[in-house]
Amino acid sequence: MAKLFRAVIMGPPGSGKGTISERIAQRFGLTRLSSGDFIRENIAANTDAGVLAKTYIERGLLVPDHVMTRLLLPRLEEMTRHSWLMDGFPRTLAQAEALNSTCDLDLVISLNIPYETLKERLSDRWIHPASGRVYNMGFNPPHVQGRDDISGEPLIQHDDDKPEALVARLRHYKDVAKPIIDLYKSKGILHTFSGTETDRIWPYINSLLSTKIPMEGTHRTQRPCTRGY
Ligand SMILES: Nc1nc2c(ncn2[C@@H]2O[C@H](COP(=O)(O)OP(=O)(O)OP(=O)(O)O)[C@@H](O)[C@H]2O)c(=O)[nH]1
Ligand SMILES: Nc1ccn([C@@H]2O[C@H](COP(=O)(O)O)[C@@H](O)[C@H]2O)c(=O)n1
Repeated sequence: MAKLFRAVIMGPPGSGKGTISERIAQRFGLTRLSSGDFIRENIAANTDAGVLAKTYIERGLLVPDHVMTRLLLPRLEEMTRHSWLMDGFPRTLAQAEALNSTCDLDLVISLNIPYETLKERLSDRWIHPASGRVYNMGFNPPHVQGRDDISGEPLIQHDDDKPEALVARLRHYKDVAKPIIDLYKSKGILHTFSGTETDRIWPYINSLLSTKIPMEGTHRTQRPCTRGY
């Protein structure tokens, strides 16, 4: 069985996690796991967890750790034979510790993007709510302004993408992310990338992953994700 590879991508709001994780998934054939997409699926399916999560998201709050953990870790159990990249989880130290008790991570990508760049990107971000597909008027505009390329449905902007909301979101991210970054740094698996343009950061991420993600045929035992919570 080919060696499995599991990674997490972290960064402040608007840093390009979704954009870069899509590129990684396509380039390396990893399964992209988006905690946000998974929450949206549960909200659309009106599950208990989805209904509960929605009450927090509507207020611009992080979904509580126990709800996120209950949502995601059983999903990871289904992925024991797959290599994956997780976007959006963990977002707190408790989530990182729950993940750590369940899966061995091979690598963590941390994006370090300046505040002004985040502000500019988020002010130009448009989202198709049902799918989570993301556009940017300056970077990757939709074919038809205001419309999702696939469904043709209207695009929206999140209230918390507005500049006045970003300062608080960024401060909160820095507070909750620091212990997670310290944890992964102490484990020797953290790789930080700084810059203002995804297209300039991408070659470095691509180069790193090309050395870390095994080619088909190499073998290593891998502790599968188990119900450690
Ligand atoms: N101008 C510009 N926009 C970019 C670049 N990279 C990504 N974007 C856009 O910036 C916005 C944020 O990118 P995302 O990939 O959604 O960032 P994220 O880290 O997943 O954001 P959150 O979901 O808020 O955590 C989107 O509209 C992207 O299309 C870039 O290099 N330049
Ligand atoms: N660990 C997490 C992940 C996500 N959320 C909430 O979901 C929203 C959408 O997530 P995206 O990754 O698609 O931005 C996010 O804004 C949070 O409200 C969370 O609480 N905890």
